[in-house]
Amino acid sequence: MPDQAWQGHDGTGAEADAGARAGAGGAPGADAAARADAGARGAREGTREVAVRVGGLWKRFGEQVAVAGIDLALPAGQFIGLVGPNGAGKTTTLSMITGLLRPDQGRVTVAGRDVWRDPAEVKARIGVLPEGLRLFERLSGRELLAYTGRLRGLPGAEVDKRADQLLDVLDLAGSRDKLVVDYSTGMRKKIGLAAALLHNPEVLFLDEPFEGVDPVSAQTIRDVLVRYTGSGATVVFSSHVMELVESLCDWVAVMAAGRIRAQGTLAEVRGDAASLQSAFLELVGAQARAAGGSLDWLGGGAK
Ligand SMILES: Nc1ncnc2c1ncn2[C@@H]1O[C@H](COP(=O)(O)OP(=O)(O)OP(=O)(O)O)[C@@H](O)[C@H]1O
Repeated sequence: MPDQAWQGHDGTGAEADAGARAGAGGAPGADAAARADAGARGAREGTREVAVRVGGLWKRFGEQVAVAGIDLALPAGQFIGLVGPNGAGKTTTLSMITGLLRPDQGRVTVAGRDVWRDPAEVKARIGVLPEGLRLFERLSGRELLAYTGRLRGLPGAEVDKRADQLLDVLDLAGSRDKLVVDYSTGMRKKIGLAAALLHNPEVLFLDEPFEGVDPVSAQTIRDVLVRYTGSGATVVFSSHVMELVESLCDWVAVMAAGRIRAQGTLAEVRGDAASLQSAFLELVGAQARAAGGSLDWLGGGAK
């Protein structure tokens, strides 16, 4: 494996804080509320560095409230999962945190800097793999990284070195000269990840990074991210795949209907539940729908 000494930093810039609070809003049930309280207590007791702080964040699209006044305090140097059902507000939240979508109300700081007052400073310190990633399709993978590196102000020789290492580690070296338009879904995620990592950000935001990615590529991405957080960096990613979040994350925030239902370490959010999946279902108030009654026409070959 090539030398990747550049891919480490000390996570400086994160503000000191007493850690994450339990989520605002909603009444997720007694057990879930107790879990949320436990999370808040645990967080207050320890002193943690906060990589991302969100206060009173709102976003409406017409009548639709996408994000309803959320508070988050995401600890630095951790693998953080933002989980929630479809339409929970995860993408909207990540877009506001990364400076892609202006909030109606509220404040976001990343690495101690205000995202909306100091956007250039924040953008220099973060990497983003957004949903529906748009890439320069007529560049090759290698050219895309060279261009990204120049935009980030990195010296050419350093860009070349990092790009070659990233292409190698992400198993894209054989496709380096292929146009991005001809990349598969998984390859697009990986080249997007490479572009997001190229400038060695303090905090990396990934919206559904494993969606459409085969198990081998998923493992490759995981290895790169685990190595990256191991050096003190922070990863925040959204997902609805609980098993994945459970196996990867140190810290979890559960979102539903625009509100944070719980946040804390994986153990705090899971509580006594058998798995994160069960805790999640309880927190978001989902009921397993009985298959009787409706859909009684489905199956059995009858017309
Ligand atoms: N540009 C937009 N215009 C109107 N409504 C929007 C827009 N973007 C998001 N919404 C609405 O806001 C709510 C939250 O959407 P968001 O995409 O943030 O959810 P999500 O948790 O990322 O969902 P998923 O897991 O399905 O990607 C949804 O009801 C969605 O329809």
